[in-house]
Amino acid sequence: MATPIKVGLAGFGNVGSGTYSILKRNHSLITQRAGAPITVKRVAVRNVDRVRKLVDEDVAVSSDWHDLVTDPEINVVVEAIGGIEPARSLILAAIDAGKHVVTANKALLAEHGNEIFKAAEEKGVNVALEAAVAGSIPIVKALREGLAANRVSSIAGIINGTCNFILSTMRDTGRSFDDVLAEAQRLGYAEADPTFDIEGIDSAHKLVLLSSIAFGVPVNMDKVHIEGISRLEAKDIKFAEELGYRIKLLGITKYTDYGIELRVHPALVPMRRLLANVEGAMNAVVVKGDAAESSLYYGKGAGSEPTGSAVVADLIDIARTADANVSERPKMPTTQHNPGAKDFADFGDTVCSYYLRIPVDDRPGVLADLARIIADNNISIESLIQREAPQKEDSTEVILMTHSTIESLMQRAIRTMQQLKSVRGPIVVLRKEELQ
Ligand SMILES: NC(=O)c1ccc[n+]([C@@H]2O[C@H](COP(=O)([O-])OP(=O)(O)OC[C@H]3O[C@@H](n4cnc5c(N)ncnc54)[C@H](O)[C@@H]3O)[C@@H](O)[C@H]2O)c1
Ligand SMILES: N[C@@H](CCO)C(=O)O
Ligand code: NA
Repeated sequence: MATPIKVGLAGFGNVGSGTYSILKRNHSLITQRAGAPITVKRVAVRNVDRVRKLVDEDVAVSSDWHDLVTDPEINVVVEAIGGIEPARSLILAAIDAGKHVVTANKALLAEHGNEIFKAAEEKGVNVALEAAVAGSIPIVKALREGLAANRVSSIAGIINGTCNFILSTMRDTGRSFDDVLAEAQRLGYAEADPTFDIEGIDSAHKLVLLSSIAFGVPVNMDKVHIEGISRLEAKDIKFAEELGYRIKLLGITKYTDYGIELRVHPALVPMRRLLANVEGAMNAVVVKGDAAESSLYYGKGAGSEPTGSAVVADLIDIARTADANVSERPKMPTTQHNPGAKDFADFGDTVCSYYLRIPVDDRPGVLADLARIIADNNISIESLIQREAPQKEDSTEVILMTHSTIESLMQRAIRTMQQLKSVRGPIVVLRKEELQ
């Protein structure tokens, strides 16, 4: 038997309004699929007057989120406010009142997920998070249900629409970083603080949730190596293209012999890979499992209705399973604990191949010095290309691509190269991800 759902909706911005429109437009279809009606009973927002005009008359609108928690008829709270407080207090209060929670708030879950999931488990309610990771793409469902037979070995994804939009629009149009970022903000993709997007923090939030779901480990932001796209130079995007690669901001988690890797950084992806051809604000996630092997999930990771689509899917799941025994419901990330799970890896142990751009003096012996340092660190060179640097006749740039090696060895080699007199400026370091 399905349970009729009365929703208390916190926030009526991009995600809250998208959720509301879908529930209204597809009401009969959703009722049929859920087995019971799902209706919004109350909305809590900052700007009550604006939202009052946007919702039906029978929906109560107030500025106090406590109203959602104290209303005994509300059985699910949708948190679409964002940020840490009061979102955390609202979610914990809703759980305490025995209400299920649906949230799009990856920042909150990545920082406070262990506390929230534990509280929900103790109370026997759900905290559903499909909208928090890769928006419309049902990646949480795919990992928990569709791929439940697998030992997942790696997940690599483009999980920030804003960065992918910036990287592909800059490449295609030559427009400036700031101009394209402003457009992403106008389109509702960017976070309230866009540094979360461009510095890789939003990708890291989603990555720790994916890793937690796939490997049954607690969420732990401290273990993620994070680099964003703000320092990426146009010339590296161009050189990468010439070498047959696209630069994408990737979130990567791997289950390895040396622990669970968690890293977010710009990466060179071979152009022949599907992931290299994911453009604009689209997201895509590649999952490798021992049985299914490689599978790819692609779709809109941001935007009002695409994100609302995931919120409503979670509401439908809750309507179908609210009456079921807790053990019959999908497990929450940290409660599907894998007792044998490895610890998190040290970033220095990561195995990668590299792209280095090294500004050097244009004179004999320089390339030999670089090659010697690389060899002394047991790293093997895949290719070494010298570039013209027309503005300074006595200088040039070397693009050095390596085979797989260990991050700490690479960092040691870079430190040594950086000390050479013939190296004229900072060495640019990017990682390659072959995704085989
Ligand atoms: N925008 C997207 O495409 C997208 C996609 C996935 C996840 N998310 C996440 O969804 C959440 C919401 O994002 P958004 O883009 O809809 O934000 P938004 O700024 O468009 O909307 C926020 C809403 O919350 C309300 N609000 C803020 N503080 C409040 C408070 N104290 N009490 C009551 N209401 C309050 C505001 O009035 C507004 O209606 C964030 O966690 C974000 O990371 C957004
Ligand atoms: N700011 C996020 C929103 C979706 O989580 C993005 O650009 O992908
Ligand atoms: Na999703």
